[in-house]
Amino acid sequence: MRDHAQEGAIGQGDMREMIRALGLMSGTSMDGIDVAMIETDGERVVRSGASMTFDYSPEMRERLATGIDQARSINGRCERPGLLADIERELTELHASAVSAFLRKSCLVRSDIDVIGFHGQTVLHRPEDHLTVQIGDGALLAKLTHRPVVYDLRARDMELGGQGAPLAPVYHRALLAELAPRPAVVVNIGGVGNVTWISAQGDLIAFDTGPGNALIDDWVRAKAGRACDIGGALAAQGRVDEAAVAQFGMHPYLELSAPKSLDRNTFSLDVVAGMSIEDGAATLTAITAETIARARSLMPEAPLAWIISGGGRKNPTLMAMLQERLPGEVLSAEVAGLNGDSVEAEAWAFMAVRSLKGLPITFPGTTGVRFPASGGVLVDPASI
Ligand SMILES: Nc1ncnc2c1ncn2[C@@H]1O[C@H](COP(=O)(O)OP(=O)(O)OP(=O)(O)O)[C@@H](O)[C@H]1O
Ligand SMILES: CC(=O)N[C@H]1[C@@H]2OC[C@@H](O2)[C@@H](O)[C@@H]1O[C@H](C)C(=O)O
Repeated sequence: MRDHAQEGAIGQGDMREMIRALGLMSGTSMDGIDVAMIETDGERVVRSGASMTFDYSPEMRERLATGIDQARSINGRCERPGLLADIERELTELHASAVSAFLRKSCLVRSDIDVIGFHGQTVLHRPEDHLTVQIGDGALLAKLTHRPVVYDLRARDMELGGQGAPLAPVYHRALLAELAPRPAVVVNIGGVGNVTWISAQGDLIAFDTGPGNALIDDWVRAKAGRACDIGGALAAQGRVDEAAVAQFGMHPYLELSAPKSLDRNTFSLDVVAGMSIEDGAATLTAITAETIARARSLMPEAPLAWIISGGGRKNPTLMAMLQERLPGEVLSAEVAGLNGDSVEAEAWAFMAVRSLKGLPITFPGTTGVRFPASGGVLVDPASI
């Protein structure tokens, strides 16, 4: 367990009804479960509470990788081929354990939480077929935690013509309303990279940029059995193959206009085949930076600041490559006043509250949904 130890207040309290929400995120890096608590009325984040990450065991990471592999055959979002149903149950039980541990370590009790926002684990994302699958059993989680759970937040967006991702932009906007001059961009570098551009008026443009850390992780795992390129040390020792970066840049996804979104496995390691581990890491890191920099061309106005969240901000080699390529100020989330480890978990807490209130969570500019739309499925433990 990693305690993010960054408890603090965001914004000022007011008299509107405040809901204490817990967000649970298991991202495309499959490194663990992020848990974060916020207090919000669904418009403003009045208080951000504790946040922690509960790392998956190597065995669980393997199970999730197997699940993603077996999910390739899915044609309908309720299908659970092979071991997927078992993996879904195990994943849900691990989330329930993470909630218990979070409460214990934060000196909270169940009744301190009004609602849980549950992302689950994406095992398949094929927006071109209107298919996105997150495993995670909301009813089981509600039963195990005895709290109301809002889950499956991507489905309705997709039914209404959206990409089903990214969803965090509505939360990025709420955060930056208090913190940064705009236009500004939040860049999330998890397994996949994604950006949220926020205009001075609060208009949103969001999309996935390309690979985040997933290809780098896959490369160092395949070459050296390591989980990631810690501190970007391998990339720092390597030489960027500019021809390979340019070749990668011709991928059709990068030519698409926004909104657009990616599956974790859209891209492959073919581009670095045959390279040394250091050169491959350097080249993949440059590809992540370059694809994020290309996102600027889809923004109507240059941002004043690029705020980097997600695990990629802990890679100084990647951060230096971003500094070289991005026009404007490049800040890590913490410098901008955010907790870069918990933004996404907080976002799921925020969206659970907006879902309870019927407020929109996605917009034509963020996912391509036909109109601003709410989403999510609520399970009340009393009804089980
Ligand atoms: N110290 C570090 N040095 C280099 N890379 C790091 C470091 N810490 C984390 N990372 C990278 O960040 C990744 C985890 O990022 P994060 O937790 O934001 O992903 P996620 O939430 O799973 O992703 P997503 O946003 O795609 O859902 C790790 O897999 C690793 O590649
Ligand atoms: C389908 C899916 O799970 N997509 C993730 C993934 O990870 C990053 C990027 O691709 C983003 O589109 C999304 O997650 C973030 C949290 C989002 O929806 O905002």
